[in-house]
Amino acid sequence: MASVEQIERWKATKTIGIIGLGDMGLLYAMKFSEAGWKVVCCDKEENYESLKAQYGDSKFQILLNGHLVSRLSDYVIYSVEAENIDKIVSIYGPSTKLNAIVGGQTSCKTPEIKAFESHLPSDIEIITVHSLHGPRVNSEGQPLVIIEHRCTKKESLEFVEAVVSCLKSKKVYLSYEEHDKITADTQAVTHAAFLSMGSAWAKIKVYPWTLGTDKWYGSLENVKMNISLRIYSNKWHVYAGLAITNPSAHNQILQYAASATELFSLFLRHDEKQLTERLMRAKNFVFKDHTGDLLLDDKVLDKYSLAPKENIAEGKKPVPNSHLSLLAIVDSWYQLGINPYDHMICSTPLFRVFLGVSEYLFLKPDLLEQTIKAAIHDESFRKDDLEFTISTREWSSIVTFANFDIYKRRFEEVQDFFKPMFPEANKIGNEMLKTIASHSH
Ligand SMILES: NC(=O)C1=CN([C@@H]2O[C@H](COP(=O)(O)OP(=O)(O)OC[C@H]3O[C@@H](n4cnc5c(N)ncnc54)[C@H](OP(=O)(O)O)[C@@H]3O)[C@@H](O)[C@H]2O)C=CC1
Ligand SMILES: O=C(O)C(=O)Cc1ccc(O)cc1
Repeated sequence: MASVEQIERWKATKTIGIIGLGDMGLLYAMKFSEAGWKVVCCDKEENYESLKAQYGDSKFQILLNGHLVSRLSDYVIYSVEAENIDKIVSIYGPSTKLNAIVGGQTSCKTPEIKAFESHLPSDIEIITVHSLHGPRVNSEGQPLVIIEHRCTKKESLEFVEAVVSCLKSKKVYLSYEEHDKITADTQAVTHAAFLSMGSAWAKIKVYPWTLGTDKWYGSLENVKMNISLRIYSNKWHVYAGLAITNPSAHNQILQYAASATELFSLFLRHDEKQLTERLMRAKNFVFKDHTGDLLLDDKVLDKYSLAPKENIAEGKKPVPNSHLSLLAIVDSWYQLGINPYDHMICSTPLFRVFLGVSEYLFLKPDLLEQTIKAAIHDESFRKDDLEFTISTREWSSIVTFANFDIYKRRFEEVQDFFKPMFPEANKIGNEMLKTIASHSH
């Protein structure tokens, strides 16, 4: 670790560059400049005037383009769409200052590292990062992956660590291959599940929070709705990029769709015995070492409902849900031999919530048994489960065929459907995530 004096010398002499002043680039620019670093940034040239007008009074400086940022900066961070990383690095990479360090914020590191290796001069060190949280989450205590890929000087890593220390995140050191394998297991499949819930509701044109106390009511349902709407209120390219550009993610998403389909066909066949045996095998594999408290306490989640107040009836029990989306994730972890707890050090808030609700469903006494009974004998959720199953397969095909255009179209159709609810959902979702974080162990 660098000494305080050394860090002060760096702050007086070094420049940090950020290419791509979107949500994450802006977060870093603000944090680093507030911490006393000299920060220069750019977005696309056509955004220069408006950004200058908007951030003229900030502590960071806006420059015209990535050439100017690269020429000046001792550490450059590319914070751009994953789909375009190769093209953008090919344009600005050759302008990188002699002996500088370069990294990126894209969510999948294989294409980013390939772009750096292809287009950066050989004197450039490569140390890349990934903050495992969205731009509106407090970075303190969240995992920050640091990948020291091409690094000849000990000082380079110390310098990057000094720069990012103001985020107060938990540093996790990985290779880029390890990073991509873990984020495929965690992020990509979590998003596939919540994207599928949202697109199923949009297909059948139902705002689930409006159905009163009969269906989609209670703590687990609040989590499903809040997280699904949170994802759809974000930018499509973040989710498209991290799933499509990560080859390991394709298989995980495919397995999730296969698990949903196979479990759903057991529901249709009313095969309680096979369904129970299959889920018990999955439960024993995923939760066998579980001891102590659950990650989530459902009581604290009850109040995070999107339903209008008059629809909320204290103590009233809704029809039990078959929770296909949660059964399918535990089944797919089992089928793929993934222990989700191994990935906790490198997890996003949404993954921890997804694991929390799945764990709750499988470990809360009697809940799994009640859910299996509902899945086999109660038809109330058949139509929803059918649409959900179709949606998992649609998302899986789009990702497998690496089709960014169709991804965008599908995502934005659902986004339009839920748009009126985003302000409310984000407010409630933020509060819910804060509560979950403070109750998590
Ligand atoms: N949002 C999140 O929750 C997280 C995102 N990430 C990753 O971080 C990266 C950035 O994401 P995020 O900030 O959310 O996305 P944004 O779309 O908000 O930011 C990307 C920015 O890069 C700009 N850009 C595109 N091309 C260029 C160029 N040639 N020169 C300069 N700027 C350019 C874009 O402009 P324009 O919009 O005009 O195209 C946009 O403003 C992505 O790779 C994402 O996967 C990582 C962690 C969390
Ligand atoms: O928590 C999540 O999974 C999010 O949706 C936010 C997010 C999106 C992309 C990343 O690379 C990291 C975090």
